This record gives sequence, structure tokens and C-alpha cells, in this order.
Amino acid sequence: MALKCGECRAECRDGCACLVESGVNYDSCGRLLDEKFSRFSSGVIECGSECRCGEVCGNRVVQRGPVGGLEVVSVGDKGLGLIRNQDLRRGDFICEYAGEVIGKNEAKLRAANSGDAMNYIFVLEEHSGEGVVETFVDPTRIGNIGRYINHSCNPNAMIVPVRFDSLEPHLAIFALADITSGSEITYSYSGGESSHGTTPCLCGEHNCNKFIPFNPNLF
Ligand SMILES: C[S@@+](CC[C@H](N)C(=O)[O-])C[C@H]1O[C@@H](n2cnc3c(N)ncnc32)[C@H](O)[C@@H]1O
Repeated sequence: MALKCGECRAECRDGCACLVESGVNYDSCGRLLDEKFSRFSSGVIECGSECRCGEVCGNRVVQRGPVGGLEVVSVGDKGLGLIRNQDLRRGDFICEYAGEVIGKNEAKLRAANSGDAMNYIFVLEEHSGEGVVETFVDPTRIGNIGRYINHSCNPNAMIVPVRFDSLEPHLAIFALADITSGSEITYSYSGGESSHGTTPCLCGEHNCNKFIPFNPNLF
């Protein structure tokens, strides 16, 4: 059971392997710490089933599932979009961008065959000592509510890779800014390497790049 903000929480014992590797990830309200939004962050590793801390551990957020109050709504020419019927604060976990984790060849094939249909494949790029590691996630066939989040050139949310119990990252979407109830939740589709495609961007932001970005490694 999740604790209310400000309530005391059980901390991992000193020496918990997850915290040694990734450092502290969340504040006492379960909000992602500022430095974890950085591309240069050591990443987020939550406590897993091997840890002895138990369910109330403050280092278990994404694994508890999406925040309540999310709604899929029509957002005009962009199609459907995602809002929440309550405010969000910077650092709040919203939901995962869940889908099939597929290989690069399969991702390229699916992107090439998607025709005029919306392309939902997200390419996560993580920089490690051995170069760039790519993870391809396609929510088209098996996915969740995260697939309804639209792109913005001035987003209020961000995808952060979070791991627990596996090396495979969960694409966790956190609020990058305070988001008032009913405002559309958006993130930037230009996660890593990106080019500007041909789909006009309708985000309406002052710094709009005019076209929705896409990852050239998919094509
Ligand atoms: C992951 S889906 C987002 C949900 C989608 N709007 C729907 O109705 O299912 C990505 C697609 O949404 C549309 N989209 C997302 N952001 C947009 C934007 N800023 N401007 C125009 N269309 C956008 C594009 O068609 C894009 O291929």
C-alpha cells in the first residue's frame, strides 16, 4: 500500500544493492528527484523482489502502477490525448509507456509497414560505457493508456527508464512540471537521436519545430 505524502516510510537498509547502484531516486512524497530527469543521470533502479524492504519502501513507485484519475479525451486534430482529473506535481509518476519490447529489425519492419496509421514505436536511447543501447517499445498491439500521450515541443512530462527485477527498462512517464487538472499531458517524442518528420506538429507552443520528431534509426 502506498503511503500518503509526508508519512513516514520504511527506508531500505544501508547497503541495498539497488540504492548503491542508482542512488536515492524519490523524495519522501514518492516524487522523482530533479537530477533523475537528466540524461546524464545514473538511472533509476527500484527495489525488486530480492530486496528485503517490503511494500512500503519509498524506492518502489513505478511498480505500483499508474496514478489514478487519468482520462483519454479528444484533443482536436491530434486525435486522442491524455489528461488527469486532478493536479500533478513535478516528479509525480503518471504511467508507463507500456508495449511489446521488440528488436531493431522488427521495429524497422513494423514502422515501414505502418503506412498512414499512427506510429507508436518509441526508441529509448541510453548511453553507457559501451556506446548507445537502444530499446524499441511498440504499444500498438499490447499497450496501455500511455500510448495516448501526444508530442509537444514544450512538454510537461518526460520518459525516464526505470528498472526493477530485470535489466529491461520500463519507460516511466513523470511530470516534468506542475500540471493542472484537465491540462493535456505531453512529452517530447525526440527521446534521443531525432529528425523532423513530415507530420505537422500541432502542439501550439511558442518554440514549436513545426513537425513531429521521429527517430531515424527506425527507417
Ligand atoms: C502515440 S500516438 C498519440 C495518441 C494519438 N493522438 C491517438 O489518437 O491515438 C502518436 C500519434 O499522435 C499524433 N500526434 C501526437 N502528437 C502530435 C502533435 N503534437 N501534433 C500532431 N499530431 C500529433 C500523430 O498522429 C502521432 O503519430
